[in-house]
Amino acid sequence: MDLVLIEALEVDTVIGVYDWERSITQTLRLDLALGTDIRPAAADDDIGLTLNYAAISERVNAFAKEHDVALVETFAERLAETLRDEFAIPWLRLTVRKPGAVPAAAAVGVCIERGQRPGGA
Ligand SMILES: Nc1nc2c(c(=O)[nH]1)N=C([C@H](O)[C@@H](O)CO)CN2
Repeated sequence: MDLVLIEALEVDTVIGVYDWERSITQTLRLDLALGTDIRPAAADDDIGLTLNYAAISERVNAFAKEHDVALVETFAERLAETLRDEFAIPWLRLTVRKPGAVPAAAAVGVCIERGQRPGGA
């Protein structure tokens, strides 16, 4: 399986479990690894035959603006479902980091993998 990558994508959203977090936007930093077979796109040099990382990044940004949840877990799960549905992504790994949430840590967050890896494994 090949991967299309989007790394350290920063998006602004309303997120958090505490009252003071409900009235501000915070920045999340996302890493996405999107499973696909890049050979058809490479053979024809055709953007229409692969996962367009620019289009997917725009969709992630729009998703963040549209949603308002408490947990990074919820954000990750709903975003993964949306992307897999809209872009027909068979498998993905999504890491959502919330920098600054724990001052002593560089970032905290979650990492999920969803779907079936093409070709097994
Ligand atoms: N597992 C999680 N733990 C915590 C979360 C979360 O989304 N998932 N969120 C918070 C607060 O919103 C925190 O980020 C505010 O600084 C605490 N723990």
